[in-house]
Parts: sequence; C-alpha cells; structure tokens
Amino acid sequence: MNNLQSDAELSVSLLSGDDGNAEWPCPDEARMTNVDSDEIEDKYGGVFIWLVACSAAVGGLLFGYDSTVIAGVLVMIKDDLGAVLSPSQQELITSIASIGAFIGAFCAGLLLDRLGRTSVIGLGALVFTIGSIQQAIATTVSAITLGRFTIGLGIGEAAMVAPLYIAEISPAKLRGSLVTIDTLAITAGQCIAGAVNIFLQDIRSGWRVAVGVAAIPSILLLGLCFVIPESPRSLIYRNRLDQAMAVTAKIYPSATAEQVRSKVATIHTQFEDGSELRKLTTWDQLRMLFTNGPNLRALTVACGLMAIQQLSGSNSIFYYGPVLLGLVGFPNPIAVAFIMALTNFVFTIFALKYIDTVGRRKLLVNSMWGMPVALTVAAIGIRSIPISRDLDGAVPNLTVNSWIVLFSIAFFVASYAIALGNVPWQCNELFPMEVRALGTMMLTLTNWSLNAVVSSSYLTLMRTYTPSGAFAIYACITLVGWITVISCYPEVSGLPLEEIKELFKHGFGVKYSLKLQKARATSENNSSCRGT
Ligand SMILES: O[C@H]1[C@H](O)[C@@H](O)[C@H](O)[C@@H](O)[C@H]1O
Repeated sequence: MNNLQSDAELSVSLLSGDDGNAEWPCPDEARMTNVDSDEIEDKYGGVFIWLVACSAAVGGLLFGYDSTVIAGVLVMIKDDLGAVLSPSQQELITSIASIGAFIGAFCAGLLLDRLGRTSVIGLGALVFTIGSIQQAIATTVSAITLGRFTIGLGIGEAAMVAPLYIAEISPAKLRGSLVTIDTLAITAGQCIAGAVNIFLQDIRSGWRVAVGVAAIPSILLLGLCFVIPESPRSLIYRNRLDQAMAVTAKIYPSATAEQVRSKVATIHTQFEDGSELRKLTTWDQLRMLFTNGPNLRALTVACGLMAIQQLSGSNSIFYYGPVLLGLVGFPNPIAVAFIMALTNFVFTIFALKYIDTVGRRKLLVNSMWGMPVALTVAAIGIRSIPISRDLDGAVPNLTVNSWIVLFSIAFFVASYAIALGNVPWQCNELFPMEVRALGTMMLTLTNWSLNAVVSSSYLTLMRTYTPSGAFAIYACITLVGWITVISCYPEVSGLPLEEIKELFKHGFGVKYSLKLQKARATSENNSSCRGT
C-alpha cells in the first residue's frame, strides 16, 4: 500500500508537478500525444499483476466451493436439524442459493460504479463470511435456508465482480489468462468441495465443518481487499487520475512515465464527456445498453455465449454426476464423479496457457465440436444400459457401455473446460466502460437464471425423455451453440479494452476482428524484424 502511494507521488510529480490532476491533457491534447498508448502493452511483467488476479480469484474459489459443497452436505445432514430433510426441503436449501446469487449479482451491478470494484469485492467477502457462519451454526431448516441465501448473495457478487475487476486491471496481452485464473479458482473450489465431501461423509455433523470452513478464505479475501489496488479504469471513471497513474505504473513496471501518462490519458479520452457520464443514472445506463446498436450487439454476444455455456448441460454433469454414474452401474459414484471435477480443473489450466496466444475465438471453435460428439456417443452408449423409467430401479451391472458413458462425458467436460467453461466470464471485456457494470450484471444474471433452469430440470428431463434422450437434447443444443459461435463471436484477444467497442460498430465484428488481428500480427512481425 505504502509503496503504491509513493509510486503515485513519484509518477505524478514526475509528470505534472505537485498537483495531481491539474495538468491532465484535455482529450484532444491526449489524442495528439506522440507516445502511442499501445506501446505500453509490451511493458507488462512482474508478479504484481498475477498476485492481484489471484487475490481477486479467491472470490471464484468461494463461488465454486459453496455452490458445489451442498450436494454432500444434504446427504450428511441426516436428522441434525430435527428431522430428516424432505425432498422439497432439500430443493429449497439448494435452490435458495441460486436466488440469492441472482440478487447478489443484481446488487453488485448497481453498486460497482458508485463504490468502486474493491469495495464491492470486500462487501461480498463479508457476506460470504456471515453466510458460512450462519450455515455452520444452523439448528433449524429455516436457519440453514437463511445461511444458504446469504451465501448465494456472496456467490452472485463474486461471480460478477472478480472477472470484471481482473479484466480491468490486466494488460491487454494477459487479460485472457488472468481472467481464466478466476475460472480456474471456481473449478478448484468445486474439486475441493468434492474432496471435502468424500472426506467428511462418514463423520458425525461433518457438514458443519464443510460449510463453516469457507469462512477462512472469505476472511482472507476481506483482508486482501485492503491491499489490492482499485482498477485504474474505475479510478479514471471517478476522476482519480493520480491514483490511476500509480496503479498503471505498477501494472506496467518497465513502462516509461510518458507511456504511463499516455495510457491513462487514452482511457481518460473514452470519458470525454466524463462529467456527463458520471451523472448518468442507472436507468440512463440501461437505456444506453439496450438502445445503442453496438452495445446491444455486445450484450447479445456476451449473454448468448453465457447461455450456451449453461444450456450445454455441463452443470448437470457436475451437480448430478454421482446420480448419473450410479445409474450406469459404478459402485462408488461419488468418487468416480470427482474425476469430472478434476477434468474440468485440469483442462481449465490448458485454457489459462493458451487463451491469449491462441485466442478466445480459435479455442472456442476448435474445442466446442467435441461436446455434441461426446454427448452423441454417451446417448448411444447409455441406451443399452437397463435404467428404470423413474430412475430408482436396481443398480445395473458395470459393462463396457458404462465405461463408454464415463469416457464420453469426461471428453465432454474436457471440450467444455478448454474454452466454453471460461470464455463467457471474459465477456465483460466486450462492454465499454459506461455500460460495463450493467452489461456484466446481465451476463451474470443469464448465468444464474439458466443455471437454475438446467440444474432443476435434469432429473425430470431424464425421466421424461430417458437418460439417452436427455444427452441427445444437450447434443443438439451444443451443436447449435458451436455454429452460433462460429458465426457471431469476434476475436478480441490482445485488444485493449478501449478498442473492443469499435468491433461492434461492424455488426458482430467477426470479420472486422479477424482483419484487425491479421493487421496487428503483421505490424508486430514488422516491428520485431526492424528490431533484429
Ligand atoms: O465457468 C464456470 C465453470 O465452468 C464451472 O465449472 C461451472 O459450474 C459454472 O456454471 C461455470 O459458470
């Protein structure tokens, strides 16, 4: 913190004397500066930015952990709350968190521009801590339901703010990887929850530990909020230019003071009529989001991709994996289902490595075909396994078809995790600053509403259309999703946030973005040739 402060003073005094904001160029002057604001994009480095991203991603870890741990908790609770939970009480305890998440994301969307990113992350961490404690000490069904609702508020808030904050603080060329850290943390949280459930399943009242232990990372996150810097874009939006300079200098440690100044000035020009923008009410911002063509197209792409992520049925596998694998004959389905969580985690690491170099669009297009293929194989494999219509018949024998189902859904999860599991969370980058908070709120609301639909309908889908029919339905959805991505999702890897809005002035910007990427690659090649 102190370091940061002294850097701020240093940069500001270097560039403009003692008065931080007094000598800031007006937008026209900023445009005329002879330092190319993009030059700075090659000057990132150091561990600072990775540490900041990892800190924010603790929110993702809590999101993954808390949304998944409930599956085991419901089994472990037994009659600890007075009587054995009825199916409708189980449904209530599970789904109330999604309702909380929906409301949490909505509130975060309204608060982000007013309070700044780090304060909202801190608020979410506090809510997480309270929710974990409420659950751990619950002695009645209403008490645990309230605890789950509180946790839901935290989950929705974390799901929304962490990726947005990371995207805003990232150098353009690392943005994909740094935001993927958040998804990696979500999948790690899901793995840890699975492991905790396996470990505690036979311990009396072990569920109290399973839910209470989440208070530790949330207290850690609360503490980290006092250390991590505010996003430079949020600072500039709120006219705190000297602080924005200090943070920008930290993100690009080998940039010259002039490059830092040019970067901040360029972002500042995006808010040319800044004072007008700052006066916008939420209603004005909503109107800008829905009635301005480029904004509306950005919203369609972002929410559309998130819808495809959820409607692919991935969470049916993560949430109902043990049920499904039990139905096809695996004797220890909880442990076997853990393989799915692990596959999700491992292939998200692959995304982390390649998302910026290969690009989001290329990763999506080249991995998503695997989902309909895997689901079709699973649909065929499961057809010859004798599963009763109401799903509660005797467990069938383990046959080669059981293994076909296992391998095909593992392949499905891998194809999902490489890109579709994480790129939708990057989509906050598609929105310009003035509508980013609300756009990201819509993105997160899409996630939670469809998450609730899919997770509450999977068993019914299997009962109504047979398990094979359910796989076939998801195969059709993922095939349509893949074709939609090919036609509508533009490549934004490596583009500074301020340049992305240009794409949506050209329809969905797919062709334009590909031309832009080509031109950037050629100019980078030329300048590296000149350098050698
Ligand atoms: O990006 C995440 C991740 O893929 C999780 O594994 C999944 O459970 C979530 O629904 C999704 O939003």
